[in-house]
Amino acid sequence: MHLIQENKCHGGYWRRYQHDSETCGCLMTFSVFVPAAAEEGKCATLFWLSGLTCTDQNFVQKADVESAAAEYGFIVVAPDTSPRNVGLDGEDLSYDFGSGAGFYVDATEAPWRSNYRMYSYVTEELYSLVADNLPMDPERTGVFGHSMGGHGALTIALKQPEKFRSVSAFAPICAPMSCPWGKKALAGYLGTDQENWKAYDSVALIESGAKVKTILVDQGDKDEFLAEQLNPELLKAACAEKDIPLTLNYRSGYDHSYFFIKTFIRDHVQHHHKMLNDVNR
Ligand SMILES: N[C@@H](CCC(=O)N[C@@H](CSC=O)C(=O)NCC(=O)O)C(=O)O
Repeated sequence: MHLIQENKCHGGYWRRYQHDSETCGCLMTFSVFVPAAAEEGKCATLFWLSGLTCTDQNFVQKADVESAAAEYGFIVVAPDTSPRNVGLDGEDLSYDFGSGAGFYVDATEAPWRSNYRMYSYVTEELYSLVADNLPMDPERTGVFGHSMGGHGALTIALKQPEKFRSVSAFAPICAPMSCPWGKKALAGYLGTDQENWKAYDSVALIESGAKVKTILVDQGDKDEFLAEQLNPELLKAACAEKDIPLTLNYRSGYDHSYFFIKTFIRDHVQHHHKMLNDVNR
């Protein structure tokens, strides 16, 4: 991996890297915050997954995660949201499919399946790259995200709870099988057989028995996408049915933006700190 930018921040560093990704078959860019605590030993690590239209930079520039990450000694990894410039017909046509909209799935449909493999990219290739090159404690790794990235965080934690031991989300797409964004993406990447969609739908995963210790979700009640796309009540019902502790905070007056995220990001870092350092976990 090749360092392309470095900025000191809150005693640590934001570093931006590029690497040739075998999984995505293209040059991928990611950012990572390395706290000063990394000079002393291995650090707990959080993977942040961003939403539609984002690169790694939306989170870096807008979320204000650094002061909490520095205080609690977290490495924070922020990948891009899709492969880029892979030359597929239609990859740049819409904001909710193709580039900037990888949905954290491994596509099975042509032509997307050759590159659009963001599930494996995040959970295997990027995870290993960070583990091999930074002082990451693999026993203390969590995942969080926003909107499409909130969906990614929930599904990744539900599918790999031993590898990603804590999870939280801001305004996640809780049930992609039941909303327009999700239906378009899952049909495009996985084909029309909805049985295959269940592997990437938090509610379906929970209904079929997937477990995590606990889930934190923050959701603005003035979120412009709440009514049509997000379905937190379906997540709440599934968690209640399967006895998964869910803290679902409706935040009065907040929308879908990074102004909402930056307001509550410290709560999420504290949640992960508590979960990853709980000796009874
Ligand atoms: N039509 C809008 C939709 C894009 C948008 O709101 N993206 C959100 C995530 S939505 C779900 O994944 C986002 O994080 N945007 C980036 C930001 O910095 O706010 C549009 O194209 O603007």
